[in-house]
Amino acid sequence: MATPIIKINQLSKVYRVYNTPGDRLKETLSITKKKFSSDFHALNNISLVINKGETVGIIGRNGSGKSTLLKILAQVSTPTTGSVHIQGSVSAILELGAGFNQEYSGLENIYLNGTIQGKNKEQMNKKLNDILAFADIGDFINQPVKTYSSGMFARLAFAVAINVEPDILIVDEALAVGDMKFQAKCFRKFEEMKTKGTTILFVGHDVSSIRKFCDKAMWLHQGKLVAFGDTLGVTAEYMEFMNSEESEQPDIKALDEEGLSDVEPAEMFSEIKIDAINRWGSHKNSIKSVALINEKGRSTTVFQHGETVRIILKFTLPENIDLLHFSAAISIKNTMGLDLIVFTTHDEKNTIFESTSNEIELTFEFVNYLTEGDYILVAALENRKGIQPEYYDFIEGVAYFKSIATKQLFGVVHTPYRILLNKEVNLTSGK
Ligand SMILES: Nc1ncnc2c1ncn2[C@@H]1O[C@H](COP(=O)(O)OP(=O)(O)OP(=O)(O)O)[C@@H](O)[C@H]1O
Repeated sequence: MATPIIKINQLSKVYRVYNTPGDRLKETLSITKKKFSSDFHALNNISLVINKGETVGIIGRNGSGKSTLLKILAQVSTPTTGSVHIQGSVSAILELGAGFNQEYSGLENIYLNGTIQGKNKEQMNKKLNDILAFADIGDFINQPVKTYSSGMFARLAFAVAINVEPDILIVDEALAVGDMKFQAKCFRKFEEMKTKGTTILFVGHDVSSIRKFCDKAMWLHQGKLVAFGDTLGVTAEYMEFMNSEESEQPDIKALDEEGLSDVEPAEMFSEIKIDAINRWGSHKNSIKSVALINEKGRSTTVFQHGETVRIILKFTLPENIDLLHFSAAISIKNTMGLDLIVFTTHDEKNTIFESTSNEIELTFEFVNYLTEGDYILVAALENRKGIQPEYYDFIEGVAYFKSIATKQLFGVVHTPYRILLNKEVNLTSGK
């Protein structure tokens, strides 16, 4: 059974913002209590529950409120309204250098931080070797921390934070400054702590690390909670938002019982963009629009591996053409321009065009077996009479999409398959 360890209820953090430093003074001195400031909501009515042992990745653009939330959870900042209930000890790595005395040596700071975490000298003595081994900063440990690089700071802060064995570990930006090797070491440690039941919250700067390590993801935008729940779903929505040109405002809906927001499709059909890589043909502009729809019926540009994809193509039948050999086609290319998959009405011996009106809407439905990556959609109206198609309208880059997967898949496509053991091998040793 899930045990709540962090309960956040209608949490808001409001900063008073002044245009000039003088305004602050004017407001303080005003007899009529005139306001010279405006309120800025860094966090706006956030409610959620994090269970014991969960690993939660926090995503959002710069300034979306991630650090503000973590500061409140680490109790170095207070809510303006709402409440936070935490059942357990918290160890946090917030801004680099926070909680460190610049004049003290690294070693002295280890003990200082231990005291802040409620550990006495004896307890810290026992952990010292592990801390020094993890930080791996050699003789610098005896130097004042003001001489440290940001990477060294991160190593020491992380080494202390994980070795005081907190119930909840909060990591803001420390991971972003470390090198690849250090990050890998930290994530290995995360796994170890996770196995022991530690609850971990970290700001993720790349979605793939969140997918790899987190059970849940939290997406903040302009201080509001856009989505909280299953990592894959939330990060997919976030990537889609970040990749979309019209991404000024995500759909912020009330969260359902599972904590996932129900984002409706904004506009199903996108007009053909002028920034298509290429467009040519004898009847250019016959293709009117395209929509990419996922299994839930939502318009999207991110598909999961194994999900059913529907691509809806709207076009006007070109005039005075050879209808018998007319074909509508889509293809999917990788970013190097190689055709990976091609679907055409001609190859399906489809004669639907003989009796239809001039305005046509076709759906191409298939299962996405593409491995993780970026893909280009091509749409074409063509004459297939000769060996080579002749194009009425050909658009390379009619849309762009991503394929994502829950596990690492190799190759370009990963189709369902079976492995059969034809001859049983006896692996036990004989007498
Ligand atoms: N003391 C403060 N006074 C006024 N505004 C503040 C203060 N601290 C933070 N803010 C504002 O609150 C908003 C949220 O800031 P926060 O640092 O939480 O964002 P973030 O998501 O962590 O951003 P980043 O990814 O850049 O670290 C920002 O617009 C920031 O300018």
